Amino acid sequence: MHVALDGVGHRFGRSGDWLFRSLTFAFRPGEVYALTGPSGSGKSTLLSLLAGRNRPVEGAIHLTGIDRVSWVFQNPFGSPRRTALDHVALPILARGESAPAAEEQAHEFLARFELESVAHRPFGDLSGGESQRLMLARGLASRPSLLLIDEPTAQLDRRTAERVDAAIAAVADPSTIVVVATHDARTRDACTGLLDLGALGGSGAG
Ligand SMILES: Nc1ncnc2c1ncn2[C@@H]1O[C@H](COP(=O)(O)OP(=O)(O)OP(=O)(O)O)[C@@H](O)[C@H]1O
Repeated sequence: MHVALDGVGHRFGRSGDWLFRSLTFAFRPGEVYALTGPSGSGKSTLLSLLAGRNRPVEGAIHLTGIDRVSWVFQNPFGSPRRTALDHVALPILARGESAPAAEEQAHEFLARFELESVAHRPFGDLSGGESQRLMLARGLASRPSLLLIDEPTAQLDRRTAERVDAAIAAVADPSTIVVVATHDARTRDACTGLLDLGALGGSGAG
């Protein structure tokens, strides 16, 4: 299973500026890649291309063995009265697991993100950092082969962001390719791989 960028270039409109060109890179499972670059360099656009929402203007994106893509948005969202446990158990139920199995696995995901103590708390009562960590747990609970995370610490204060950065390491999974778009140097440092759109001409193989 892998995701490869092969000479990828993108711009909006026929006369728009190129956001990036000749981007060649290989993403592998088990790694957590930081996707960095200045504001406007095309991080969110590249996530959309990886998710298949748009096609690149130049080059190709090869998704080999990718059967499920999950996306964690910048702003946590959920059902205010449903518990943290419900939010993680639902995607597991949707995969066809029984209710007891879904609950057991959901507890494991919550523990992985240090959320066991709030398992039965409604989503609406969680702190910003807890909500964002819950989004990471939920993103992983659907067992995606490709997990795309957009600016997970953008809305958080420094201290809360540090706990989310610590959780980034917990997202690593042998059967998942994880890509995290981020401005934040600490989030970048929590990742195991790097694709920097700010570097001239993109980057090499990962
Ligand atoms: N659908 C679109 N049509 C036209 N231009 C777009 C579209 N989507 C994004 N852009 C432009 O493409 C550029 C890159 O946007 P993108 O959101 O990918 O950058 P980014 O690196 O994620 O930025 P930030 O760090 O500020 O979130 C921006 O100038 C943006 O305005």
